Amino acid sequence: MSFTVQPAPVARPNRCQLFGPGSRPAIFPKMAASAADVVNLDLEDAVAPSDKESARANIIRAIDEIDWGRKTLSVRINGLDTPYWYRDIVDLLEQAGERLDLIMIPKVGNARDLYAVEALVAAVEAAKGRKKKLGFEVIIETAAGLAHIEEIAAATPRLQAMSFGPADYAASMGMQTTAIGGTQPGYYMIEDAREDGGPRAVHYPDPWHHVSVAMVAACRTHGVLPVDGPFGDFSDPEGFRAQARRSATLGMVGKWAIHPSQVALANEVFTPSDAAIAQAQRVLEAMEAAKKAGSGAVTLDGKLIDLASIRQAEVIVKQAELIAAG
Ligand SMILES: CC(C)(COP(=O)(O)OP(=O)(O)OC[C@H]1O[C@@H](n2cnc3c(N)ncnc32)[C@H](O)[C@@H]1OP(=O)(O)O)[C@@H](O)C(=O)NCCC(=O)NCCSC(=O)C[C@H](O)C(=O)O
Ligand SMILES: [Mg+2]
Repeated sequence: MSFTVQPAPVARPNRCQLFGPGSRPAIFPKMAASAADVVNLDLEDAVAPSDKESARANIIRAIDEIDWGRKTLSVRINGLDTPYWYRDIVDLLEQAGERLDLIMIPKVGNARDLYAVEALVAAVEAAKGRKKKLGFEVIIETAAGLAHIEEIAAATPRLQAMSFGPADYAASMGMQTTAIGGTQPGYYMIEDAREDGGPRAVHYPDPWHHVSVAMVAACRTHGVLPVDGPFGDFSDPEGFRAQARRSATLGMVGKWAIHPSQVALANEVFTPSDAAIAQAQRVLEAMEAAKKAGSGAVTLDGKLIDLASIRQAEVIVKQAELIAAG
């Protein structure tokens, strides 16, 4: 380990973030009643420009009137390149109560973006005498966001979570796709031509791999929760599961749902299974026995385990404990 200890992120479950447009208040109670850990009421891209003001008013009312239970309640504000974002913050903090936990800042490009938002948030909080400090979450969904990902992760102690936004990211990077997440038909590897002239195997690598790993590294370095973003085809549960499993394997803690049918899928993937927990506990027990016997490395099921295996197993056990407590 470095002398700089890796900070722990906020201890709360974040397996699924369910999104809904601020212009559809009829679904807010359904979002509150869902099994998502986080609810994101949207003022940004799911709301038409003509509806921005009414959506803001809907959300302000709903923050106080709806019983959100133990969910983390977040509002996605408009981007800093729009005329809406400052009014989103001012109205939310002046008119809504303290039930609001987070604001999500989209299309963050560098740490200065968060500095500007924090300056405004801190001023309104002080002016209104708000006791609860608002937390932040951001979306990495531009080339600049990826290029400056570490300074963004380190920008402010208010930052609790960082999500990936594949749709805007694809647009910003000039990628040739209109799909939101998932494997892409044009992004494949093909086996060399075979001598027997037979059909060549095709593999579809993960086009989001690099940004996902960059996000996880930046988040883990600075104690921020890394979260996978939307999977647009909500009639493809297997596609969602595959994308979510890749993200979970890389270290992300959860994924967005843009339709209620995706909530159970995200919860399933990001809740450690009983088998995974049992295996992690076996590793810990085997290493405890090894410690007593004065060994640092032993064999379990014909495979090496050592002191690093303890840290790996603890990730799973702690995640399960966090979810059970949440
Ligand atoms: C995608 C939707 C527009 C679909 O809505 P709808 O046509 O109403 O779906 P269904 O008829 O299948 O709905 C079945 C029931 O579920 C309720 N419902 C629908 N959506 C939600 C929801 N989000 N939360 C809770 N409940 C919901 C319906 O009312 C039906 O209920 P009932 O009649 O009682 O059975 C819609 O789901 C939707 O708007 N989803 C969210 C879209 C959104 O927020 N998008 C923004 C995030 S993604 C993004 O921005 C991209 C990202 O930034 C990037 O760059 O990648
Ligand atoms: Mg986006």
